Amino acid sequence: MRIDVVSIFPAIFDALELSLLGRARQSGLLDVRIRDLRDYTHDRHRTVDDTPYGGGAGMVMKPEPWGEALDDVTRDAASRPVIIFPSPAGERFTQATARELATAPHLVFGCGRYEGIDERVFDYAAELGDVRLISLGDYVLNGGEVAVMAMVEAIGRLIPGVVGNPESLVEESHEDGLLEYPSFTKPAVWREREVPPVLLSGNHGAVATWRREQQLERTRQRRPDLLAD
Ligand SMILES: N#Cc1c(-c2ccc3ccn(Cc4ccccn4)c3c2)n[nH]c1N
Repeated sequence: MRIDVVSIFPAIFDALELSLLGRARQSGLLDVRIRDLRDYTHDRHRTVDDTPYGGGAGMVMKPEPWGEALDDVTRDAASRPVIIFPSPAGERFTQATARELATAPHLVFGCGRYEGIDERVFDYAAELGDVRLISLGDYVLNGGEVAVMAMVEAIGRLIPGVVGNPESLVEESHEDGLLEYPSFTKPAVWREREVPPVLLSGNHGAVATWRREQQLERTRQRRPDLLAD
């Protein structure tokens, strides 16, 4: 998979050189390219924002640099990319979204800042790829970069070969629509707190039943909305 990211804070994505995703990049499983939106400006101050038409507080990101940046990252695309703009006004990012996007050969992420990007950019981007406005959750961030970091990690770890043991992806929260069961490791007693005896019993059937019960109880308590359907 190829991933292009356009941002005015490219250094934020240095973290993608580390850990799992860093190894996936080195092995060629992921081709991640980060671009500075200011490289697509032509004035002395490398301006990317301006005042909003119609008035209002804050600034809006100018369309011209975005048009040139999107042209550049899609110019040599081997296939029609999915172009994702994080947005508080977007569809909710879920594990199902991550699974869907993990099958795309090419993702482009456009990180907005200020009060957002000129709306005409999304319309133009639709000429270059399949546009998706996606929200990380119902709270307001200062820009799209943190959301892209989360999305790239959630998507990247689902790509075959990125995570060492693919079985570890199966029993995770949200994979089966429920929250994950509690985990324990040695020592068997820690600060007078014991590991649930069933986990030490060697009875795999009883362990599986206990874990499923824990998943259901946790989901009922913490995320009843996941059981609503
Ligand atoms: N994904 C996601 C997001 C964002 C997000 C994403 C992109 C931008 C670009 C600018 N801002 C600041 C801003 C503040 C106020 C109104 C509009 N925009 C962003 C915020 N906030 N919360 C999420 N779950």
